[in-house]
Amino acid sequence: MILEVKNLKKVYGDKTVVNIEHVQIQPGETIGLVGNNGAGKTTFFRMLLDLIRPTEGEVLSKGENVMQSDNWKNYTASFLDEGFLIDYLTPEEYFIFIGSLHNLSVADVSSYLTQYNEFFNGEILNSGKYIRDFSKGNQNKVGIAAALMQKPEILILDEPFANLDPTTQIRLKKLLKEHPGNMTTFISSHDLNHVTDVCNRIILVEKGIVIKDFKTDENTLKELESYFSA
Ligand SMILES: Nc1ncnc2c1ncn2[C@@H]1O[C@H](COP(=O)(O)OP(=O)(O)OP(=O)(O)O)[C@@H](O)[C@H]1O
Repeated sequence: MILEVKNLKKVYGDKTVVNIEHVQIQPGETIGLVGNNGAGKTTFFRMLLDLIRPTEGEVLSKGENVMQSDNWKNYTASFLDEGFLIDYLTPEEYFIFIGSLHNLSVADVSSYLTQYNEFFNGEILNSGKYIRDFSKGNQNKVGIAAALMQKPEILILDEPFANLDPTTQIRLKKLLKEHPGNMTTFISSHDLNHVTDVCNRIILVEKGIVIKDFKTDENTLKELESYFSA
């Protein structure tokens, strides 16, 4: 087991926005987190990454509480929103900076980035622009590629398909499906099609509570569509 969530709660005022009793994640699982607006997906991810403090409970990464250990930061990469980027850098400068935190040389980063030519679609590299001047979709591409560059054991992406054009969405699915088998991936998405295509396990949350947690099969998309059409 690589991740374990125990009795995790986040309460704002009189509202419990996350209330997850027990979830165990095995290495290599690709988990799709689905749920309507306000279901608590982002809040859950923020607690996985020790960005906000749970009101109760704990997140254990390889058995260690993420609030009490820094080890998980060596093997966990994430992109939740543009707040993870550095606006005044060019994408190249940002990739080099993130690479330097993971002992990648400038040459390592450059050779890594050549794999992403298709995903970047000619819009990211060598533009001379700062990250702040890119569209939201292109900023997302920078953040996602920087997270993947770390070759993490755990990857956490919040709505990675949002703001991407259809071609890039398909290219991102390919990248996520091609990932090394030992990577554990968490993706939140409102796109039921993409999430069932990429993920082998779906966790459906509503008002912070896990309503369903199941392995994907050929019926999953239909089941989710019927759940959400109710
Ligand atoms: N700092 C905060 N203070 C008060 N309430 C908050 C705070 N952050 C989130 N919430 C509330 O917690 C609930 C869950 O929000 P969250 O962003 O986690 O949902 P989500 O599932 O990611 O939604 P979406 O699909 O719209 O991104 C919402 O009702 C939100 O208004």
